[in-house]
Amino acid sequence: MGVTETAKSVTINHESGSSAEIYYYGAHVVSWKAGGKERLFMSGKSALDGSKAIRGGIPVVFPIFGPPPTSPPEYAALSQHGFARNQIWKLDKVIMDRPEGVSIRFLAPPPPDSFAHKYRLAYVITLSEHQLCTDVHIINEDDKEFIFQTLLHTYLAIPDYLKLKVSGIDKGTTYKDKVLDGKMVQSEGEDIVIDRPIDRVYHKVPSQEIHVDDGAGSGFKVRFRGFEDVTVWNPTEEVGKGIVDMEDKGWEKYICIEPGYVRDFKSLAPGEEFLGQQVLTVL
Ligand SMILES: O=P(O)(O)OC[C@H]1O[C@H](O)[C@H](O)[C@@H](O)[C@@H]1O
Repeated sequence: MGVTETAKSVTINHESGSSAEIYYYGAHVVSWKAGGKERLFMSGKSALDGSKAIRGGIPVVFPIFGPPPTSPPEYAALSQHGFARNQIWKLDKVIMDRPEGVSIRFLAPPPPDSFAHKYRLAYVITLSEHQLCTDVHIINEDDKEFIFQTLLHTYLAIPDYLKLKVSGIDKGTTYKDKVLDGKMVQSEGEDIVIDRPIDRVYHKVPSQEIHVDDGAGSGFKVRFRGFEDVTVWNPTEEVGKGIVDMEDKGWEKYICIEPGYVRDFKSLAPGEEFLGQQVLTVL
């Protein structure tokens, strides 16, 4: 059990032997070990010195997802996936350190000067034997409406992408297929397999639960609430070899399941709070 801080990260340990390491840079979960195994993929070519967003683990995406929109201007000026993953967060509190779980809260610094909005962005990470729970809390502290998108860009480690099966997307769920230039498609409720680049944003997934079967007798359950949408991404070699910080054949070792609120902008009235929760369970 316990919480250990170093200059670059905080590590939480549960009595079962599970652990998680979170960098101050991006409040980025770079490692989650459960059942004696690493459960998150990290690219061996990722920058880890704060010069560039980390490739792997769980990037926190906020206040936009994907390329910037054309307006409003302060959003149009942002870079892909927003600035939260490039900010230095601070450890605010150890919430609990008990057999039921070890839980800590990170707080984001204020936004860049060019993004003049007042909000409080907190991130609560809770570890137990087989579970990692990550909660994004956003409070609008301004006296006017605040809009944002947010998502947890989780890179789940898998042994072989060719054996992977992803299920839980209900039939009839609409998704934006980014591989097909953003075409809107209706899901047939079929399993997703990685036989070509997959980059889909499923809108308002009713089940709020995705099942990842790694084809080797194990896998993950990904549950979410507050977050309503989920992106499923694996670039395969076709797209992956063009990603500069992706290790060679890295795409064979992960699937990104990314719960978020991204189909449009979430709007908060002054004082209103948003909670987006992701619960990862090892199967
Ligand atoms: O390279 P990044 O900015 O980390 O983005 C990586 C990926 O994120 C999401 O999954 C998007 O749907 C993809 O289109 C994008 O390529």
